[in-house]
Amino acid sequence: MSGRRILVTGSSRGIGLAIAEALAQDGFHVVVHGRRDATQLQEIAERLSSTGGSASWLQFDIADREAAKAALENEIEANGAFYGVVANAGIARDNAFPALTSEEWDGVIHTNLDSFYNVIHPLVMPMVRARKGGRIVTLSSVSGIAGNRGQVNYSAAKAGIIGATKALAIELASRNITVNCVAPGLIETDMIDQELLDEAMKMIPAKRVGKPQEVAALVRFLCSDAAGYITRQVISINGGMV
Ligand SMILES: NC(=O)c1ccc[n+]([C@@H]2O[C@H](COP(=O)([O-])OP(=O)(O)OC[C@H]3O[C@@H](n4cnc5c(N)ncnc54)[C@H](O)[C@@H]3O)[C@@H](O)[C@H]2O)c1
Ligand SMILES: CC(C)C1=CC=C(C(=O)O)[C@@H](O)[C@H]1O
Repeated sequence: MSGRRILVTGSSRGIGLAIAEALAQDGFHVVVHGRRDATQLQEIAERLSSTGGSASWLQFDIADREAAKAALENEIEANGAFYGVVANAGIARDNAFPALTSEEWDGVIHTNLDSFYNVIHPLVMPMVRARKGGRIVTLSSVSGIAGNRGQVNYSAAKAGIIGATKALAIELASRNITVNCVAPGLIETDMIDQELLDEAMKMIPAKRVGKPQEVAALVRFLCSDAAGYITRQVISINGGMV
């Protein structure tokens, strides 16, 4: 397997899938990733490969530290260091804070914040040792920047991602590995339901939700050679919300 390999976590659907499609068009070998449906991941990788790109797939739960470490170390042993990772996978479990259960708190923190360590830590030293530079892009949210009603767990995790991204960017800057965070507002995916859409529309100056492809275009740029001097940044894409 040759060329630059980029892992896109949570690329079975939504924003992650759009990112995987865009990076494959740019000539990266994309490692498609998800938690459950191996057949679906294989189909996506085959589709990307048969439409001029190059792709393979990996399956593991990003909240499971040991599973992530084992899967990523095996992949690196077989195919070498990654050039980059887009840490996209995430979940929301919304509830007003007084009603928020410990499962809703833990689930969101483990999946959205602990996964920063679980996924990125096994990748970093092989990237450094490869001495080829690299790209790390994380996904936060307008909720991580401004906070959002009913999302105390989600806002906490997404704010944590911003701090972790900025700190890691400082550590890796001299290695030509850029580390940036993309913070979308409301994007039209399976994560969003109609009730949320109606309520949210009042807060969006652009008066529309974003498209996964619009987020993918930003990530694609951050992964390109042209973005080599952009690091430690949080870039919002939210129709003017904050
Ligand atoms: N949709 C939005 O409005 C919006 C806004 C801001 C930020 N985001 C963030 O963007 C990212 C993608 O969101 P989306 O709307 O495309 O979500 P989505 O629900 O459509 O897709 C999420 C993906 O993550 C994967 N995933 C979830 N939990 C996982 C786990 N434990 N292990 C492995 N894979 C797991 C799913 O399989 C899926 O592929 C998330 O981090 C989300 O928080 C989304
Ligand atoms: C502020 C509100 C419209 C909103 C922003 C971001 C989200 C996300 O998934 O990151 C949504 O859940 C939504 O609450």
